[in-house]
Amino acid sequence: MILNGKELSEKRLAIVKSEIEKTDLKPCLATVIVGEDPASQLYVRMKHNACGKVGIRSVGVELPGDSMTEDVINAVEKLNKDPAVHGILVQLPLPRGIDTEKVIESVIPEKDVDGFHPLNNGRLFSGRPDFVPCTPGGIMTILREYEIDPAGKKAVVIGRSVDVGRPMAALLINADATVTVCHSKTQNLAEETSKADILISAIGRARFVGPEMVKKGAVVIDVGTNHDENGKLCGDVDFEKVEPIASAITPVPGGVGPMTIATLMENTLESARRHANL
Ligand SMILES: Nc1nc2c(c(=O)[nH]1)N[C@@H](CN(C=O)c1ccc(C(=O)N[C@@H](CCC(=O)O)C(=O)O)cc1)CN2
Repeated sequence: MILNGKELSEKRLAIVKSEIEKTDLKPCLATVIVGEDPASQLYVRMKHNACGKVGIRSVGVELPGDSMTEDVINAVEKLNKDPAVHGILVQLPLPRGIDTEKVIESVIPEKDVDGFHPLNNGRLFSGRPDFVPCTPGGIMTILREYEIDPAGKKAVVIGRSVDVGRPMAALLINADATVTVCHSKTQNLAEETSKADILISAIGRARFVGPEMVKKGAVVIDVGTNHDENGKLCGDVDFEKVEPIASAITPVPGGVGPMTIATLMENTLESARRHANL
């Protein structure tokens, strides 16, 4: 079965739109982008487009690539103070030289719709999640909507990044899965991944996960957005070879990526609701 993130994201966006139409809410998302990385520009554009589709106002702050950490923090602080702005996100990665952690910590947790602030991280890891990072949050929505219950299953996450691997592991633990996190120092990676009932790859290496790494009947979730040697967009998973042995699998494009954006819209609506005490 193909887990169709594109279709599901459209369904979720339609719900956000109709929820907004039912209220007087005027949700607003602010994005901050530093420099001219084409992928980051594309993702920010996609976020503004999604806002337009669902009726969320969006404002974009663009800073030059040679900005200092303090310049980015100053921009974030202005948005923190603006009562019309409900969600703030700083597009990652930031150019080298900028202290990403300091910037993330400068977003007030109430507007942290990316769920990256240490307070929101701590809440997630203590089993009381608030704003959850959009990619892992979107993956949990895929699992829920396709009635794949992680409880009691063995889940393996490849990658321990702060924005995907770690929060993904925490969400799966909260959903009662038995979770293993693999990374660059993991020994016998294929031995670990082949035990997974749910395998989530977030390492950013084109078609790295082959059929020898996947148990028959596993659910395979591909977070990778890579380009192969011919410049073709592809995931971490060798889709053609793994799809026949998986019970369910997300494609790239059209899997996890669109759900990242849909979850961001949901988080922004939720923030606006709280602001209005709804
Ligand atoms: N502040 C943040 N920065 C980054 C995040 C994030 O959640 N918050 N995640 C990623 C990038 N990202 C969103 O920002 C993102 C990546 C991919 C997609 C997506 O829909 N991809 C499409 C393919 C698009 C293409 O043609 O390249 C797909 O998979 O179908 C959405 C969002 C890092 N930075």
